[in-house]
Amino acid sequence: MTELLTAAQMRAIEQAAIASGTVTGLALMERAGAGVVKAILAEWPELAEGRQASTGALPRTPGYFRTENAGRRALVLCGPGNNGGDGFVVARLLRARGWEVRVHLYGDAAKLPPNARANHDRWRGMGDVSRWAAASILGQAETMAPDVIVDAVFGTGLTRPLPPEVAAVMTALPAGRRVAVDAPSGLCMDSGRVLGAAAVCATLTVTFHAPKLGHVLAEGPFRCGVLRLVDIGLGPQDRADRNAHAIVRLEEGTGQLFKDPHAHKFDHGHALILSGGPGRGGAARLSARAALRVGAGLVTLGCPPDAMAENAARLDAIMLRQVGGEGLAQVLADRRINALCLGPGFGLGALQARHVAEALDSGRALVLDADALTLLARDAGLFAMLHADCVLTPHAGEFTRLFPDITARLAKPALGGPAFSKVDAARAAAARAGCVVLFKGPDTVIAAPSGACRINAAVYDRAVPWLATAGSGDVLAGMITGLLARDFGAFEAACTGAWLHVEAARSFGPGLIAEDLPEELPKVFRGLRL
Ligand SMILES: NC(=O)C1=CN([C@@H]2O[C@H](COP(=O)(O)OP(=O)(O)OC[C@H]3O[C@@H](n4cnc5c(N)ncnc54)[C@H](O)[C@@H]3O)[C@@H](O)[C@H]2O)[C@@H](O)CC1
Ligand SMILES: [K+]
Repeated sequence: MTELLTAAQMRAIEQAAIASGTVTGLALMERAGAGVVKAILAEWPELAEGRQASTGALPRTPGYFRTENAGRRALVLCGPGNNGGDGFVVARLLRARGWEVRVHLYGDAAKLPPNARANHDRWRGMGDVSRWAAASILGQAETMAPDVIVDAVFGTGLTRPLPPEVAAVMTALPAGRRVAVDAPSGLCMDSGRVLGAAAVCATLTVTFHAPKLGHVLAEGPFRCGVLRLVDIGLGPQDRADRNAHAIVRLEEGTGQLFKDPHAHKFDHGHALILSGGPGRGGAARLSARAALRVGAGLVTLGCPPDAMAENAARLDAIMLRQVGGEGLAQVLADRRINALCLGPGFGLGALQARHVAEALDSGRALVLDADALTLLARDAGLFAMLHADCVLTPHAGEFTRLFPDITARLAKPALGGPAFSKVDAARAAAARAGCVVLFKGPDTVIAAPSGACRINAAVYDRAVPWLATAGSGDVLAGMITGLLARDFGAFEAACTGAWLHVEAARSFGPGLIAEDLPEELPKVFRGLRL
């Protein structure tokens, strides 16, 4: 499972590898720069065309290779840290391929960290380094018409907004192939948020060893363009000494979806989905259908007496029970009902609040979505009843209602790194609620009170914009409820449900409506060879 690293974790891994003597910082930088060049040529194979120049001491006459090569040109923008060091490696390796390369440095060469300085000096044996001047860089970007512009200004070490003279360049780069080394400069790699107001919009971002949180959260995917990962030989980590809950993973895979071929339907649990009144049952029916398709043995829809006829006409495999003013006690007397879902199309009245209280009081595994989240936000007493087997599934608006102070921290302009992130927000919410919180979005974050955290990233190749459709959240709530009925723990149910939800959408493709999602699950399961 892919681990997502913070900038500090990446630094620690690098330092541990160097301290162990298995690799030098200079070797890592060389591999990083070489990886960037390889990724550029893989992304745009047409750039590989042209005559190869020999390596070694090359004349420093600008434009020397202009007539020698296929006319490939790169503008490399380097910064004051090791990201800039990677940039000097890229410049050298492109030049060695016969490219014309122009390099600009933001900062003072004498103050570069040692490895970056060493690569600066090696590059100086091949070409010039111009001092940073916004007008001349932008002018050169126009007149030179580079095939590639390399952003090696700031990487994981960015701690504050881009200086104005850097922002002036990075936000005005011409369209074309803009390659970010490790990170688009201006982006906080712990949060995916832009520090201040300016960051590069790259077409290709090449990162090293493992993706960072900022590559998948918030604005990260939109700023990175295509994301490529380069192995720089740091190897698998020994994480024994690290707090497992500090690690954020990308959600991927099947969890415990397999079913025992000898099992009975009652072995797969019984989910109860509560519905709203007449004419409002569609949302709960979607949830119920998803719970059944994801493999709950039995699913019952509970609805008010006046909605019985409507639901009876619409349901077959899903059972129907009347749940009215008499409360939930009678239904829950059936101990086989082991997972509940309240919220989709539910209603916001006193009776619904009472049903939420009864459901919480029953101690059953529980998904609270939509209207149930609004009821929780209105009533501190209800909120206080949340327990470890609950899953809250708020979208951004519901999250704000439930945790206004946490949203306020997230909404505050990010001026310093590491900026408060959606991961921080979901973790804080889960700790306060004492249950699992699934904070929706293209970067869905699932957090448990323990600090355990995963991101279900529907970005890059996994983007599913057509999932933003009415009723899709009701289906997600139902999938999670069905998995709870199948005895998944709350955290695993939320993670696996979120993953399947995106997989179903990807499998169906454009044109998807919420009804299609549960019906697509069998195909997803077949693909998983369940
Ligand atoms: N960690 C690793 O294992 C590796 C890191 N490498 C590269 O090293 C980079 C990290 O290097 P650094 O930690 O030196 O960080 P950066 O090169 O990203 O930037 C750090 C420098 O910029 C300054 N700075 C930060 N924000 C600033 C701002 N807004 N305005 C002006 N100055 C600012 C800092 O004081 C520091 O001097 C990575 O992104 C990657 O490109 C690679 O060489 C490969 C290996
Ligand atoms: K960069």
